[in-house]
Amino acid sequence: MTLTCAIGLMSGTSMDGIDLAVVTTDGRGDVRRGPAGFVAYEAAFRRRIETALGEARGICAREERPGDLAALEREITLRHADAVKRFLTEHGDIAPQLIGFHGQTVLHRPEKALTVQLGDGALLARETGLPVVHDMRANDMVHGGQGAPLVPAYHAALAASLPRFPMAFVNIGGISNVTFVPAAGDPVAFDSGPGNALIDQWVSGEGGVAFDADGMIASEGGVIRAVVERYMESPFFERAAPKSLDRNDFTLDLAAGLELADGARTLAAVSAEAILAAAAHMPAHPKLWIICGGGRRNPHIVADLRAGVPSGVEVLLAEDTGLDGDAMEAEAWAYLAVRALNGLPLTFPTTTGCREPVTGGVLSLP
Ligand SMILES: Nc1ncnc2c1ncn2[C@@H]1O[C@H](COP(=O)(O)OP(=O)(O)OP(=O)(O)O)[C@@H](O)[C@H]1O
Ligand SMILES: CC(=O)N[C@H]1[C@@H]2OC[C@@H](O2)[C@@H](O)[C@@H]1O[C@H](C)C(=O)O
Repeated sequence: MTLTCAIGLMSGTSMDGIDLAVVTTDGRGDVRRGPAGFVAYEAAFRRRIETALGEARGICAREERPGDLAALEREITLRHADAVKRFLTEHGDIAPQLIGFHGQTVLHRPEKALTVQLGDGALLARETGLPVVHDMRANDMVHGGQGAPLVPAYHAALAASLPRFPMAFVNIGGISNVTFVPAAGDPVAFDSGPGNALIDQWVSGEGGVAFDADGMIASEGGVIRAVVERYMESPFFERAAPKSLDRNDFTLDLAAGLELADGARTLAAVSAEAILAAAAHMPAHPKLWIICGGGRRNPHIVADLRAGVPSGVEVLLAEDTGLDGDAMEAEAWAYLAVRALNGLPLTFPTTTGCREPVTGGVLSLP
């Protein structure tokens, strides 16, 4: 099968910047990971996206771009184009044939089959001179799926070279999502709850910093169990998969009144507990958890996870298994773009609830 070299671009729900990663693949089991990079959004741009999330709430049809959204979509796309150009200058030996472009999610309403990612694939193709696959969530929703998570197909491909089945990948981004990979058969996946988004909002509002770097703020505080329990009373955690979340589905209301450090520590505990609760919706308890995403840098989340799994179960950071926990989503978007190009399914009934395995994405040529 032909190999395609693709660059994946991910601007996730944490809104911290653009992850880039190169994957050369046949879109099936042959996955060769290349270099990765990151371009941070400055604080003012992050605030502009946050404001846009509010404006996006009124969207009823996915092509609507009220308020600042049209201008922001163009700006986001041009920033991605710049990021690609700079990355390719730094990595002169890479000759990509394709871009997989996620864009910035500003609204996700699976119950209305509505998901909106800001990102103009045609403009990115023109700016970079490369074919672009974008809008990879929409077709899943047309086929009855949640439109998220999409990373599981990539997790399953990576799992083939890892030692212990069944295993679970956990991506602790703004929202967390989990993928259960059995020794044989399709992966089982779903969004598991708040990841870093609540912690980021808390320390930004109460402490004026973008995130709780290395959990330093939380280290000064303690877990307020009653608050964790109130978060965990949300019916979301009882709901069987498939399920997916909008960034604003969980709010800070339940943490109101806490001290800064106690809030940061308590919300880290919520993040871990939400992931542990996900095991109840998997076919079996995984023997190995592989932690990816920025939240793996918060030692409190990781310690709570390690303390909460049954004995004999291992919790490893992506790097402990030879993977890159920061680049994984961008890698996934490269991999998925190649799958889309080859007409292969991106999602499965067990990952998003789509009626049958479906491909997706829109191809824009330069
Ligand atoms: N050193 C660190 N210590 C603690 N937390 C960190 C650290 N570095 C990053 N983070 C957290 O990780 C977040 C970014 O994570 P990541 O890039 O995985 O999210 P994302 O891809 O935007 O989200 P999603 O997966 O939901 O789309 C930051 O907003 C911050 O909360
Ligand atoms: C609609 C949307 O952008 N969802 C994101 C978000 O961030 C994490 C979680 O919620 C996940 O389901 C998804 O992203 C990952 C990359 C995915 O689709 O697999």
